[in-house]
Amino acid sequence: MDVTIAESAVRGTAQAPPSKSYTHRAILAAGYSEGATVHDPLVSADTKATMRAVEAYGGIVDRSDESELSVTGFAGRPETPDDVIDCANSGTTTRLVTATAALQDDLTVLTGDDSLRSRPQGALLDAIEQLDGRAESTRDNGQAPLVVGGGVDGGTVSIPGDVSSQYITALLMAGAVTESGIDVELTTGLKSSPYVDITLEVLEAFGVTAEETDGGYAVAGGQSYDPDGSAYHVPGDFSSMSYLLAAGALAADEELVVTSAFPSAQGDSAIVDILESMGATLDWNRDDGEITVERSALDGVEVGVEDTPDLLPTIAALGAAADGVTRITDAEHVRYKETDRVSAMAEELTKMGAEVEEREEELLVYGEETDLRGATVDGHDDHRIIMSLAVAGLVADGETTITGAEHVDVSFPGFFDVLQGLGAAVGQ
Ligand SMILES: O=C(O)C1=C[C@@H](OP(=O)(O)O)[C@@H](O)[C@H](O)C1
Ligand SMILES: C=C(OP(=O)(O)O)C(=O)O
Repeated sequence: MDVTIAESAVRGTAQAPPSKSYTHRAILAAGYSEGATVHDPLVSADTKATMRAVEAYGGIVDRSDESELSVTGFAGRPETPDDVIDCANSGTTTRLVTATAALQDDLTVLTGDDSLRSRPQGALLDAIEQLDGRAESTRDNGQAPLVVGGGVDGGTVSIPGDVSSQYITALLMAGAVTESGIDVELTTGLKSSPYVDITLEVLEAFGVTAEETDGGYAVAGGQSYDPDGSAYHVPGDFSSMSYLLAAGALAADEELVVTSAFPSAQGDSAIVDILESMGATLDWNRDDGEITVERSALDGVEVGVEDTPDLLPTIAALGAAADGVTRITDAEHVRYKETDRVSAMAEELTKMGAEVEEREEELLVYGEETDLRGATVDGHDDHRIIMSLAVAGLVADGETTITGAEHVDVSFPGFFDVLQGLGAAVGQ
């Protein structure tokens, strides 16, 4: 599906969608439990993949009320799936469920779409083998399809932390229901570490204890998932908010207010500081969960995305509309996402007239050399690329056409309706 965006102003109030990361974890944690209700979940293409996985292991996810998923769990003992598990486009599902599969004596086959089958899983497979499980890539290239099983009952693993923090999350979530628990020793520094903080927060809410250690993380075995009060509430998603806030900072003709913005462990709430350091007029009322932003003249910024890889496309789009240089550093792991987002943003912003320089670990956007103009751009079948290009389209001269725009359903179903509701000239 192509979507067009013409240069236009935005204003008004938009509610942030629920957090994808918290929803994945809450659904799987509910699966590991006897049962739990997940309130305000994100129901999107990616989180549906996690629901399918919980059902494949013998859980039931009642979706009749999308504001409240009632999950009957498999109580720490996953059944043998009847079929392969289709993780679609979701890296989180693939990684987290790979560790669930390792608990089973029998084998699970996990696969997904073209993008998913090109993403790195090797270090997680290796970790499962260190735990005497069976974990193979059918093509022997460290990528899905994966075949995983072997009845892992705990132990110690060494694993790099610079490819994906989701490996750590996966091992901690599964480790709690093993016999002896799992000690994770990191062989490199950890990238995307706030996502492990999210995991620890959700585990705690489900009555599971895991902790950071000197060299990594550890979870004791023999624990039961048991949510406090049998219900879990998902907070708003700051990665999704980043597009709305960026739209406001670039194109609001009156205030733009984003609601459901309560503080949580999400590293991507850094978008607030990043916008402020670019010169945006912004106010975050943490008690009311409201962020108000006004159109502001933005300056370039230097920002490391070690902890916040999903913000790179948003920052790049902001940089293209700002004055001066925007330098996004520590970005190597951003190349392992749904697409290589460093390259994808460089390629597509260039089509819109931006001066961009791609380095191995960095993306530089020369705002002062840039005159954004509408163009036909490729969304790379990647939700974050699509939403960031839409934001750039609001301030580009003329009309921007984004191809494959339906993929926003991975994390922000209805994104273009929300943008249109704020006054943007969107053609769907
Ligand atoms: O655990 C999670 O929910 C996520 C972790 C991050 O991935 P990496 O840890 O692979 O960087 C992030 O990019 C992804 O969107 C969601
Ligand atoms: C990288 C992302 O998610 P995942 O790893 O779950 O595919 C994302 O949402 O940007």
